[in-house]
This record gives sequence, structure tokens and C-alpha cells, in this order.
Amino acid sequence: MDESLPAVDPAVAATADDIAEMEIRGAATIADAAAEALARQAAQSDVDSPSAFRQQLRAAAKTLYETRPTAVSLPNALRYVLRGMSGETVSELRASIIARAEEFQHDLTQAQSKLGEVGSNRLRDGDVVMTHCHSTDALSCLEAALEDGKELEAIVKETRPRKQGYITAGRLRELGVPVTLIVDNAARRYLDRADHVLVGADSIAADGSVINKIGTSGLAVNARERGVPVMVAAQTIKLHPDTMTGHTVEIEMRDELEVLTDNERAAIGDEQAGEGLTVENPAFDVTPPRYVDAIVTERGQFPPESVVTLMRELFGESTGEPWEP
Ligand SMILES: O=C(COP(=O)(O)O)[C@H](O)[C@H](O)COP(=O)(O)O
Repeated sequence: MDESLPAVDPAVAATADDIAEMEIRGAATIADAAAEALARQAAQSDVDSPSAFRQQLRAAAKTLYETRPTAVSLPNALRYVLRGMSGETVSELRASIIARAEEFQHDLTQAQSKLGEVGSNRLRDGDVVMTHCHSTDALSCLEAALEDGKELEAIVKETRPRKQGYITAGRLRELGVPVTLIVDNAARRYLDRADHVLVGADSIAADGSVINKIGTSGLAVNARERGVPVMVAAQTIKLHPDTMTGHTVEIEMRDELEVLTDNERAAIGDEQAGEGLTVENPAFDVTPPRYVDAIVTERGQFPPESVVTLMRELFGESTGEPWEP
């Protein structure tokens, strides 16, 4: 955090902590929480000059931005809200941020339900869908198909190390969908029974690569080999505008304790981290576009290679840091 920036509201700091610790997780949910936090910052601010207010909002955006690097929905949300900041007085600025954050949250919900309808059209009655991780965009497709009266079954990958597959399994059971939970290593075997692989995305690059939970790329390669189509459900806030100018998406590396506890390390015979046994814990991976059949958005479905056109239309050519005017 830049020392010259003002302190942020405790509610913003708490949201940032929750995102970093994955109490708030999943790209769309993170974006929603970030917009909400900016609105809180605006509502709670007690500064009396417009420039101090703007500085505070920038500081809040930076605090939120620095939590997790991979899901582009976070900077896209921050940018959207901050670009709506307008007015001459603090109260005008405050009102503009609160209204813009509300608009963003509303659009996010709308986009997810529209996307669900698009994705649902790819699913037929009786289909078996294999999922990875927990994606609200992916679930929206399944929910829409169920609302249309289609019967579905799910094969849910556990998704080590954080086991977000449990959240997916729980939600699908609430919806009455029969669920088979499998360990990640069993995916290829169970692809024989699947009609679709359905995943979400944290970011989509200009070449159509999909950045999503670690294990997505291996699943997609296996699905291609087995002839099972791979569908990615991703609202357009998952499009990563910086990749149009050649930037790559940073893959978050998480704490090794998510993979190996101290006791487990000791059982292997290694007493202390950093003494010969290295644990790597990348949270995401990159699936090349050739393994993806369709990217389903609120604007329709696209072959991955064509998303760049949509990206240009929505974001223009360049973006900059979210807090830059
Ligand atoms: O990879 C994950 C979550 O990773 P983590 O658990 O590490 O945040 C999800 O597939 C995407 O974020 C899409 O989710 P959504 O569709 O809800 O935006």
C-alpha cells in the first residue's frame, strides 16, 4: 500500500482481508463485494474536500485490488465504479459512487441470469454435466436449465486443495440434482459418463485462453480426448482487457499450508518449510482456446478465438490501473 495514500474505512479493510483469506471467493462474488466496499467507503467518509474524498476512494480501490491477482472481475469492478465518480462537492461525489456501485451490482446479477439462459440452451434434458470448482456463472446455466424443466445430473470434482466442489455439490443438491462427487484424479474415468464439462472463469485473455481454477486445463484436455464439449460460463467482466496489449494474467500462488500442514510435513520427515521439501500451490491455470468449445456470456455464446472482438467493443484498446482517472 502506498504510504502517501490515506487510511481506508475498516469495512474496506475487512472486505480486503476476507477476499485475501477466501472468505469471499469466486470472481463474480469478489467483484460484487469490491463494489459494495467502495460504496461503504463513500458512505462512511468524513473528509470535507473533494480531492481528499477522491484520494480516499483511490486508496480503497488499491487496498481491494492488492488482495488477489488473477480474477480480472476485481479491477474491472473497481474501474467501473471509480469511473462513475462525478460531481463538484463531497456529497455529489459520494452519491455518484453509491449509485454507480449499486448499478454495477444490479448489472452483475442481471448478466449472470442472462448468461444462465444462454448456457441453458446448450444443455438437453437428461444431460450429465461435470463441474470443477465452484462458479456462480456456471451454476446459473444449470439453474436456468432446471427452471426450463430439464433433468440434469452432475459429476462434481472435489477441487483440491480448497475443495470448492463441496459448495457446488451442496448447491446442486439444494436444487434437487443428483450429484456424484469424485476426487480430481478420477475425472478422466468419469468423463465417459459426461455430456458436458462446465466451468467458470477468473479471466479470459484476448486470444481466448481461459484462466480458471487449477486443474481446469487438464480437465479440458482430457475432455477433448474423450469428445466431451467444454463450456465456459463467464460474464463479460471476466474479459481481461490488458491482455489485448500483450500483458499476461498473473497466476496467484497461495500458501503451502493449504496443501501440506505442519503435521503432514513432519510425517514426511521434513521438520521445517524451506529445508529441501518445496510445496507449490498455484490457484489457477490457463486453458488454451483450442480446448474450449464455447464461452457463454450475457451477450451470447462465442468461440474462444472471437472474444477479442467483444473485448475491444467493451473496453476499447487500453485500460490502466483501476484508480487512474
Ligand atoms: O476459479 C474459481 C474460483 O476460484 P477461488 O475459489 O480460488 O476464488 C471460479 O471458477 C471462478 O472464480 C468463477 O466463479 P464465478 O462464476 O462465481 O465468478
